[in-house]
Amino acid sequence: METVTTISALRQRLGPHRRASRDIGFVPTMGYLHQGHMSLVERSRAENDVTVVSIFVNPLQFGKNEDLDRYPRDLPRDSMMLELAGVDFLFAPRVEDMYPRPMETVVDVPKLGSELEGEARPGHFAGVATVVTKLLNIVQPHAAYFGEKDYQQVAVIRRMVEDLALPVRVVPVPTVREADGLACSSRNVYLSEQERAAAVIVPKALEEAARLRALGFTDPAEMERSLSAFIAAEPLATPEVVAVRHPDTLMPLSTLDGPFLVLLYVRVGKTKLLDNRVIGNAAARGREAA
Ligand SMILES: Nc1ncnc2c1ncn2[C@@H]1O[C@H](COP(=O)(O)OP(=O)(O)OP(=O)(O)O)[C@@H](O)[C@H]1O
Ligand SMILES: CC(C)(CO)[C@@H](O)C(=O)[O-]
Ligand code: BAL
Repeated sequence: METVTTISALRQRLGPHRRASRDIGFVPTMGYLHQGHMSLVERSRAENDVTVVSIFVNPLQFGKNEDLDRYPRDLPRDSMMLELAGVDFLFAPRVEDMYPRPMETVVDVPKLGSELEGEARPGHFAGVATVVTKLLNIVQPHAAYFGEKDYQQVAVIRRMVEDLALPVRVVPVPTVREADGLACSSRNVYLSEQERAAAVIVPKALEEAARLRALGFTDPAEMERSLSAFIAAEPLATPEVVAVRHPDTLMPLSTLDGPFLVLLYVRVGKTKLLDNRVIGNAAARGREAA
């Protein structure tokens, strides 16, 4: 594996692969890697000749009072994991490599990006869309891999790629979970032992949604109220977003008689955890990874 830190060096190193018509797969990350990230890497390696992984904690997508400064980082460990996994290139730019001047240009998907997690984190999805556009322009991959744990992020990126006719295939990858069901996430490291035990309320609430639907719940507002109460019964957990939406458009639904998305953004202590599940759709249920 070769580690590259500048845009020009990466372009130069990828040139021969592009000229040889090799398929390039790209996995953008913010590092502090876990099994979720590694499943994106495995998928990219299975589908492409060359895999590029980026590690960049993007300041544009963090609000003023968020955790940019304390976001977990461990480049030597990440680098070893990627090397062992057979990754070809690690792109690990510094902030000044990515943004030599303050960015004037913004890519925004304002409607999709301003609700749900976007309402709780104003400006977040514009920061994501802007950096992902820039990374896609730098790497110019055939396919880019994103985790379904960040469901709204996938929706925003798909829409952006469609609207701007970006020449890349967006591949969503199922959520990888810990043994007790908690979705793997770099921010899980913030949780104290007590909070880690409490965090299981998040995947349990997704199970509860499936149970309530099987019991005959079809009113979205009633489902949201019940799930909020279910989560709030855990003293260390505060539900920030509990939303039942259309799985493709993310629009509110009038009834739950077809497939629906349950999207959760839950604070446990000071840590915000994201999770989701599509219910009522055999194909989507089958997509959940172990
Ligand atoms: N559990 C998971 N399963 C599959 N993909 C995941 C998982 N967690 C993260 N990803 C994906 O990995 C990519 C990089 O994500 P990122 O580096 O932000 O990790 P993260 O664990 O989501 O971090 P955070 O705790 O900051 O949300 C994203 O496409 C994200 O959706
Ligand atoms: C896609 C991404 C790498 C952009 O910074 C980030 O939002 C993430 O890690 O999900
Ligand atoms: N996993 C999405 C990146 C973020 O929370 O900023």
